Amino acid sequence: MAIRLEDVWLDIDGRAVLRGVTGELMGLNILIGPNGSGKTVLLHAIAGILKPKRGRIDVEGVTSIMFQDPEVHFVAGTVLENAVLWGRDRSDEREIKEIAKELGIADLLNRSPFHLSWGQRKLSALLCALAGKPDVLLLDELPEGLSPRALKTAISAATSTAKTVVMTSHQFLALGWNFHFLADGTLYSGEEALAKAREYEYDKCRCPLFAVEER
Ligand SMILES: Nc1ncnc2c1ncn2[C@@H]1O[C@H](COP(=O)(O)OP(=O)(O)OP(=O)(O)O)[C@@H](O)[C@H]1O
Repeated sequence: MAIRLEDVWLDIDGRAVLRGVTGELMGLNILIGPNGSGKTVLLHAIAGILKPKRGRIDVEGVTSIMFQDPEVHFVAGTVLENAVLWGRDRSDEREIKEIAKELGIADLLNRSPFHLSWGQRKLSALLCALAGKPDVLLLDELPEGLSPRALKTAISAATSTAKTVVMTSHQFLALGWNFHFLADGTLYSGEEALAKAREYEYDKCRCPLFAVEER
């Protein structure tokens, strides 16, 4: 399962945010880039929420997105009721309860998502995204506000469900993930992405990816 991006151009309010984004995303992917560079816009384009004015996006398989703001996932009622809505015909209540257990939030299922802490809301939003049993999972700033243990559990649940994961983050620069950098409307991957990350001082953050340089 993969995402193919071919010369993708996308304007927001007349401003060119994506300017010829080209690349392939497979397996586990981290998408990094300065504030306002268009990471969320790119995820929304991959999810089909925003339409590029030019170029082509091909996504293989069922796609789910976890929005940066968890509240976008919730309408009313309980966490379970919201997750069932997102699961549609792809998962039933029993399966959703299993995923909640895996995420460590089984005890939140009968509560209102609007009465939860920020981290609990994020995990509940992830539950909604996972309820769709996606092949391709787009995670907008999953790590933000999660404790290390909750993040580990969340990533384990995400990667055991979806074959392709794309996660935006400013902090989570783990080894073993494909690394992509978005700046000036352009997507950089691999070594080029690492060079860009250094240019934008991501090597100043304490993260495994740059650990060798810190020693
Ligand atoms: N609904 C909107 N209306 C107008 N402009 C928008 C809207 N959403 C995003 N933009 C603009 O599009 C550009 C890209 O925004 P985006 O949210 O994709 O950035 P980002 O890389 O995800 O940033 P951050 O790291 O701060 O979350 C920004 O200049 C932003 O102001």
